Amino acid sequence: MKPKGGRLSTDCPVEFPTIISGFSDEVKARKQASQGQHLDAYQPKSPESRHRRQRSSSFVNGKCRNRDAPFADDKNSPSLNGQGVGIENLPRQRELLNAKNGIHFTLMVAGQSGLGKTTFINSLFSASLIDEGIKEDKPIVRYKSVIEGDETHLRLSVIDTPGFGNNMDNAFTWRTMVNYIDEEIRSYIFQEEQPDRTKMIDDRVHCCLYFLKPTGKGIDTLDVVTMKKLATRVNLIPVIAKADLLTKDELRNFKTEIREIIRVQDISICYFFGNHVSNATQDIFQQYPFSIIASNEYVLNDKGEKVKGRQYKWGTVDIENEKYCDFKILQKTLFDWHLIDLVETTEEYYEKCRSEMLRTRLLKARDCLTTNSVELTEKQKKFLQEEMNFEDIEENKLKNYKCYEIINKAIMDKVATEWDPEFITRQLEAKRKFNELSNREICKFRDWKRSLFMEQENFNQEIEELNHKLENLQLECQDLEYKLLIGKSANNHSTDSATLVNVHVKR
Ligand SMILES: Nc1nc2c(ncn2[C@@H]2O[C@H](COP(=O)(O)OP(=O)(O)OP(=O)(O)O)[C@@H](O)[C@H]2O)c(=O)[nH]1
Repeated sequence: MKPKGGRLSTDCPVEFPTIISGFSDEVKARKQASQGQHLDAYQPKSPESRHRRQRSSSFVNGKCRNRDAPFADDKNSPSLNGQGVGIENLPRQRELLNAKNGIHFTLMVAGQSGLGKTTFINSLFSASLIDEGIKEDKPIVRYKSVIEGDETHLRLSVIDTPGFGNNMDNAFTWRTMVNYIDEEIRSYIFQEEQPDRTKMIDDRVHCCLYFLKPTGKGIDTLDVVTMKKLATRVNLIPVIAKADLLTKDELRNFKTEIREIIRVQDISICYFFGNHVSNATQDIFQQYPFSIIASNEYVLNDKGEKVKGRQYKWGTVDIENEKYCDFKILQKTLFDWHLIDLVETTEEYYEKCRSEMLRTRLLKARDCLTTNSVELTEKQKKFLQEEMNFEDIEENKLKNYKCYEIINKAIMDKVATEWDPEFITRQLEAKRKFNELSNREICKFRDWKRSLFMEQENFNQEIEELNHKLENLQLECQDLEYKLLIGKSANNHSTDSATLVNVHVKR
């Protein structure tokens, strides 16, 4: 198999991996079978592994089958012109179709910065899928490549989340990832509504590996919150990063502790698997959290063999050794056993999201008639008012599509932003700050008004006192004038009695 794609380095020091090891085993075995060797050569031995092989076969067989070979091996099956045409061939035809179309698989790696996500991805695919030297300065980066098999291809996307949890305030750091996953679903729904669907881009995330710090003691709140949010949107698988930093006992206890935290916090692992692929869930549940050691270097082990591993002062670690590292088992879980399960269960989740979103769009259209939150033309208003039945949506049949056109992606993006918890919290925070500020100003204003009143009161009192003083002075003046008049009349001996009476009346 050869990887194709801009970011895969061609000077990879090793032969391209058995990334889908079951896949390549099976290719080999099929080839041997076609050359006359027995197919049992690659049959898994235990019933459990046989089950796994069967689960992955829809992808694997399809890709490995020689298309020229007749389908029905069973002599009793109905045939036409000697070729098998019975319905028992339908599953194989489906496999061929799958093989022809290839599979698109998107894997997200999340977790706090520096836990070895990049190193793990590059060791998982034995190629420099993510350039460790030149990391893009974005919270989410998608790396795409195509892995080609003999008769099929796997379009692989890896989503890296560099620098996660590096902010001072990480309250909403998880939102970037959750937004990204939701947006890919939303974007796919709208692409499906386009007339030309040949160029659709499918970036929906099928699985998320969540890297946990190898502390040996609990999980950070940030990790718990983020895993909770991710688990309802994507098949989540927790892994303990840098497991070489823990001893055997520490690792065992840490695994138990993580399982307990995840149970108490009600975080669903591979939530979409539900019951209908219970065996697959068991596979993952028996192993999780996978403890991994990652490395892109080759070292010599005790036997002098070249293995992918890490070199320490005291010796070496082979990351593919299942005795102390779950790297290999995780690789098999993802690609050999449950690739199809991960893709199909995400498809089911997508269908639920799709129908939920269409319902939301219809309800939004109904609200627009009363709230005017979306600008509608008169024609659109008339259509919504007269032709749509919002009580029984099913009744509208194809008319619903006209409604979906009115409430388009731009409007739904706006709705998504308005529902965004970060947006809501920030809005509440802004409102709280505004209220605080206005309350403070109102208090200031009240104090100022009170002090003005008091000053006014003082002034009034002063004015009253001055008036009082003025009145007293006036009386004193009148007294003096009266005394002056009396003095004058006594001197003249010709007192005019009428004048005297008048003066008395005035007083
Ligand atoms: N001891 C040990 N070190 C590891 C392991 N995996 C990676 N490292 C080292 O950890 C360091 C950080 O690794 P990266 O792969 O860059 O970590 P990252 O999670 O991608 O970091 P960000 O991109 O910042 O999010 C490197 O020096 C790696 O060599 C491991 O399993 N064990």
